[in-house]
Amino acid sequence: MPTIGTPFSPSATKVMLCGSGELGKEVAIELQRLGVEVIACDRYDNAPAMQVADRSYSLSMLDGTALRQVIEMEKPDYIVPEIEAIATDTLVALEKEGFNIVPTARATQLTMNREGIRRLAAEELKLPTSAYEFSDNFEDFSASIERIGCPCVVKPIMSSSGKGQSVVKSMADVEAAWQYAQEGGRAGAGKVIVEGFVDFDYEITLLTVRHKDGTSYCEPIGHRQEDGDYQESWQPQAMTPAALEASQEVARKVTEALGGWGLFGVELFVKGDQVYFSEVSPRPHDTGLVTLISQDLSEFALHARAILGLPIPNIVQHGPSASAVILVEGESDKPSFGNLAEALAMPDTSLRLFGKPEVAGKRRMGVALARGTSVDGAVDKALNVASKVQVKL
Ligand SMILES: Nc1ncnc2c1ncn2[C@@H]1O[C@H](COP(=O)(O)OP(=O)(O)OP(=O)(O)O)[C@@H](O)[C@H]1O
Ligand SMILES: NCC(=O)N[C@@H]1O[C@H](COP(=O)([O-])[O-])[C@@H](O)[C@H]1O
Ligand SMILES: [Mg+2]
Repeated sequence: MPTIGTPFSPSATKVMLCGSGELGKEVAIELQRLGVEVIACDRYDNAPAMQVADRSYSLSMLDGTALRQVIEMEKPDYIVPEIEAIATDTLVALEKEGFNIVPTARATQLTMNREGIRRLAAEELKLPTSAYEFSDNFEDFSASIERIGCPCVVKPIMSSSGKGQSVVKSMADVEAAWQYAQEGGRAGAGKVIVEGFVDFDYEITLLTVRHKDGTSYCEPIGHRQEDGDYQESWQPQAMTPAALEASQEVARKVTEALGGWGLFGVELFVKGDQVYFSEVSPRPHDTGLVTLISQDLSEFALHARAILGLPIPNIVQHGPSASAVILVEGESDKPSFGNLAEALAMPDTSLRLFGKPEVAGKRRMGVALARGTSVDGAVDKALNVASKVQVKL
């Protein structure tokens, strides 16, 4: 049976977060509610999770030597990756040495790289996906696009939140798409994936938790993306029973193959009753921020419980809910957020301001949350909250 010790004592249960953004901040809070000592790491000082953690370190998560150094020094009971781009070879080695990587080092390695997870899903598990090809030079890239056909979607194999991603509508877009993908990857220039465009009816994130007693699913989350980055999400997304069943089946297979305990965000495209696997995060998902208002146990609480080996007998849904992101554009190292009383005047609304220390370009700085009597009503309400927040750079 798992036990949890006393923070700052020899019995402490220590969790180290690799990546300390808005998602990690909520995970840190949930872990601390259970008496866990939390150590936050990210590439910059004062990252959101660092603001609530017990200790923090600033280092590049891609620097395997530096990462190993802090892990060996802190000896955390659990290492919890919060972003994709991590020195996952180091995590694999540390796991072999006895460290506990959440959910597994292999899961972080396969999902950090679009090639790893796509080949696993499509070629090994035989799950339906879009057509795809990989290329690492412009010539092969153009040939891939010729074969797959337009429209198609181009992404660096290592990126997230739509960075470096573009839709190629005709051969005239090929050069710009290549350039953009080379500049946008989280780990620098390199290989890209060309995906056939899936003309889906809607897309969902199926939050799937692998825990000590089995696998549980949250109600499906629908979302709207712009330039590969989510704008609003809502729960539940209406689905046919057949599409929901197929989605759970895909989610079960892919999470089983990745293994370990924790919460996963399985991204699926749905057309009629047909479900296509897109990608999966072996960690809480940004579109799942809606669960901060829609569920008794948010995706962050579920992750914490699963990691610690605690049971998840049920997940209570509070009814139609939505989230709308607060995206800020400009340059500032001291943004402030005003008109908050107005923003939160409506019942059943809530807000998270992430406290990110800087904006340079476009950055998600907060999220508005709402519950309503219908999903459409909840989305409208969340958008209303977000639009009322006045950002001063
Ligand atoms: N093959 C495709 N066909 C149609 N739309 C696509 C395709 N691939 C991606 N998209 C659209 O772009 C969005 C972002 O794509 P994807 O999830 O692969 O990028 P990402 O950078 O990993 O984003 P995130 O980190 O936010 O999950 C998808 O949610 C979907 O709306
Ligand atoms: N789609 C993945 C995602 O939403 N990840 C979340 O964004 C943070 C990075 O934000 P930043 O780019 O503003 O530093 C990550 O740390 C994580 O919390
Ligand atoms: Mg995605």
